[in-house]
Amino acid sequence: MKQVNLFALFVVCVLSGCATTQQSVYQQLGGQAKVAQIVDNFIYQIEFNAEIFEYFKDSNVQRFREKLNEHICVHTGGPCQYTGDSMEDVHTGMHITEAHFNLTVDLLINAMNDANVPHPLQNKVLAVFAPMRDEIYQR
Ligand code: HEM
Repeated sequence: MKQVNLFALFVVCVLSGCATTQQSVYQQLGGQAKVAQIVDNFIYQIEFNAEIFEYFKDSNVQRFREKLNEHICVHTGGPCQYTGDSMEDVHTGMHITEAHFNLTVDLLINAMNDANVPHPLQNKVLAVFAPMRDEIYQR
């Protein structure tokens, strides 16, 4: 009887999605293809936002694409290595305002919406990057 109950519990757990809660955010996103899609959409959003594009106008977009892919992969638990510069080093001297930081987050949300990332999963991605704000703005 005890064995049957345990089996029933296992089945309910699997059906309710408990197995997926063990996955990294990277895996839940669907791996590198989805991260690459989000990054491409994000770059597109930046290109069409005059206020944020101002920061990027002299940047090497290929490098930004590559390093941001690595960065998102690593911080969401993916099997990558980040080979770019630290967040402090990259953003110090840009004097990014809180308003522009928040606007950039909005562009990332647009990028995830365009990539059909479900909202609960978007929140998990945002939770990964929110603690980095002190390394990025007002520097
Ligand atoms: C949590 C938020 C952010 C993350 C995770 C992030 C991450 C990154 C990464 C990984 C790079 C590439 C580093 C490298 O080339 O070695 C980068 C570059 C850059 N970021 Fe951010 N960033 C964030 C927010 C912002 C904001 C709010 C702005 C401006 C409004 C900004 C402006 C830039 C610019 C202009 C570059 C290119 C620098 C260059 O050309 O050398 N970033 N960022």
